[in-house]
Amino acid sequence: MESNQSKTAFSPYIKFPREEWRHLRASTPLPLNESELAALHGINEEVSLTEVEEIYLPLSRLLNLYVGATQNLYKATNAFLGNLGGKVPYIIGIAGSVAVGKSTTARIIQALLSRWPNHPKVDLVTTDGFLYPNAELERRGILHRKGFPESYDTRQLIHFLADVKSGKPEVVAPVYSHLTYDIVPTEKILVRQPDIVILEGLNVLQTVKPSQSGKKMTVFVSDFFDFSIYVDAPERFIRQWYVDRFHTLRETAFRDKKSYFHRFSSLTDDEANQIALNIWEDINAKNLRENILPTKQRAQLILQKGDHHMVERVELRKL
Ligand SMILES: Nc1ncnc2c1ncn2[C@@H]1O[C@H](COP(=O)(O)OP(=O)(O)OP(=O)(O)O)[C@@H](O)[C@H]1O
Ligand SMILES: CC(C)(CO)[C@@H](O)C(=O)NCCC(=O)O
Repeated sequence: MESNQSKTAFSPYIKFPREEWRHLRASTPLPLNESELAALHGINEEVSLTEVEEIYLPLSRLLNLYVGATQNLYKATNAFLGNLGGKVPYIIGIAGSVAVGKSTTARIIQALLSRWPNHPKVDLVTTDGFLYPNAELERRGILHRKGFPESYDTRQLIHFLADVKSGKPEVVAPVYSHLTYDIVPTEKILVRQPDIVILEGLNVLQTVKPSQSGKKMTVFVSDFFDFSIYVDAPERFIRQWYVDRFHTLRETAFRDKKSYFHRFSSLTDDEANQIALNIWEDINAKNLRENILPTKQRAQLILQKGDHHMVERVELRKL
């Protein structure tokens, strides 16, 4: 009785098992060939063409309809006001744990959305760039808390989004390097009135004020989103993906003398395994449980992954 009741309990989401979701692609043509897809591959695993066809194409069709509807709404407002305001990008937020596949998801969606004629220019920004530089994190004694809410300059992120949403011709975003493990002061991303901006990061659906100033935050990052996605998977899979990626990086990027983790390139497999598991447990899993997972229900769409990054279920918020 108990379990039946919880199954029928109210949920703000419509839940689509993979089998149902894949039919929602309707007649959307497959716009990527194998070589274009190769450019999207993550660091150590391959995104399958089936996954793109069955999961990400229906998603791009849905997003295309939503973006089109919003563009029409702007046209209606402009017609009413009798003037043509500046171009205002549609903003999509993508949230989820470290190593769950946010940036891979973001890059697939970017590639698919940029093939639609009414929104060809799609920019991708990651909130990594809004982390405080290592020197500042050290000054605050929180270098071991990278990725936690207090490690981001949320005020700067909100200013960035406000500028993008106000239609400024050029807005600058800072850049983070996973190689040097720090902000790169000499690099910038320029956002020049694209049709869509995808903002990807652990913290994009968070609402808690990270500073110690005691002042309540009244504007949240997600206030600027037109749509939001949470990428989820059971923690045991995400941990494995984190460890797998750590091993791959050890054989590739960590070999570079400029890499912050260069010292890890000479470890044995077992030692590397242990270090990756320790970092996962002490930092990333804690952050997932305390600060990221609690934001899941704020997303408009949830991609629920299983083993091998296969999306098993898609949940869409009823409007
Ligand atoms: N759809 C997918 N199919 C196969 N492998 C994937 C997929 N998405 C991600 N991966 C792999 O999972 C790992 C993590 O992916 P990714 O770097 O995109 O995660 P992330 O959430 O952006 O991580 P971080 O927050 O640390 O930047 C990578 O090794 C990537 O190759
Ligand atoms: C930069 C973040 C916070 C998010 O991408 C993450 O990749 C990170 O560096 N976390 C800190 C612990 C670690 O090195 O995995």
